[in-house]
Amino acid sequence: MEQILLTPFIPRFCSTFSHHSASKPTIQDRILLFPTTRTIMCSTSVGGEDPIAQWILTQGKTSKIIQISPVAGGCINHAYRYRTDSGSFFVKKNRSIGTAMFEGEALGLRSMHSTNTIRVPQPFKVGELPGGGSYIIMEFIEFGSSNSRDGQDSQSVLGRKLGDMHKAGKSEKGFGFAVQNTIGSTPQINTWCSDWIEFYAEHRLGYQLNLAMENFGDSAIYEKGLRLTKNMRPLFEGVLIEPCLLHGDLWSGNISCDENGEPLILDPACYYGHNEAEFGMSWCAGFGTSFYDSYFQVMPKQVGFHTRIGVYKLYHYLNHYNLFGSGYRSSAMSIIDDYLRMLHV
Ligand SMILES: Nc1ncnc2c1ncn2[C@@H]1O[C@H](COP(=O)(O)OP(=O)(O)OP(=O)(O)O)[C@@H](O)[C@H]1O
Repeated sequence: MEQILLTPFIPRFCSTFSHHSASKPTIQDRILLFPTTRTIMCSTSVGGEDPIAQWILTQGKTSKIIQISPVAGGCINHAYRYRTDSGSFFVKKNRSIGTAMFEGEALGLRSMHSTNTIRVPQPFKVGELPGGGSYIIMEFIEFGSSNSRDGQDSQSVLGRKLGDMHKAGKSEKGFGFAVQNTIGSTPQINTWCSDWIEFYAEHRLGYQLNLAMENFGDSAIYEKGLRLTKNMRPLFEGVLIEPCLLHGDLWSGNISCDENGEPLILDPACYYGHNEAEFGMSWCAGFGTSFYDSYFQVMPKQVGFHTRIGVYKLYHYLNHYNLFGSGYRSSAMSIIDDYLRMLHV
């Protein structure tokens, strides 16, 4: 019979443990708890209905879950570390939405992973939670410090590896992605399109402008923004635009280092797009000169890069406006106004 280790401080939602079967060990029997003030328990229920524990203990090639503890940092989902007798798994759960969001994340992670360039967590499983909601199980990565990389400039390594990913991640279907996903919690439409400017105008800026109209009745930003989308083609003249795999939400909260100091990117909103669109969140990323120098050695800088960057930031400013409110409106509006003046429209 499997031994169950319980300390006197059993969290109330773990009371099902005292009813375990004396004969055949259940999934719960194989979860050992070491409660600390930081340890919490997942929603295991009698009868082995916790699909996360079930997957870990069957497909995950482990025999015991030792501890489940929350991981701080995200806003949208609840994140956990599942420690087992053969390593850890990283799990995110969302009680209120179906599997589509995590399926989008998993496909993004898988696509980036398959470029064999920059490190990303490997996704293992997406599924539904009993009682509603969804979860994703992925590789747990122990974070480290960029100093552990033998003095090499971590920004420079990040820039090169990101460039490598953009170069390797090609699309035969044009601009878009195989599934719709989310940017923050806003839907991101990825319907394939052969023309980048059309794609970006409709599915990125246009979508956010419509939302601003719906959310705030903001006809000023809506009308001026649409004027920009209809007239922005000159900004791209003479530029070679090939679809390449983008992380899609590259800011400092989604960039880290593993134990060896290797750069790591997380929590993507992937699609195939113009590589320069990757820098739309650069106002929150802290990329320095060595980052850009290395990146441009792999993906050469094209004429007008600095003139176009505002168009790419605009998408994310509009998304922040839609998600977090009026604090971001003036940044979005001033980008639009600057372009309308520059383009004389
Ligand atoms: N594979 C992983 N291994 C270990 N820790 C991770 C892993 N992925 C993410 N983390 C950590 O968990 C935290 C939460 O994850 P994440 O940011 O993906 O959550 P989220 O709620 O989906 O995100 P957000 O609200 O930022 O969109 C991150 O800040 C990071 O510190």
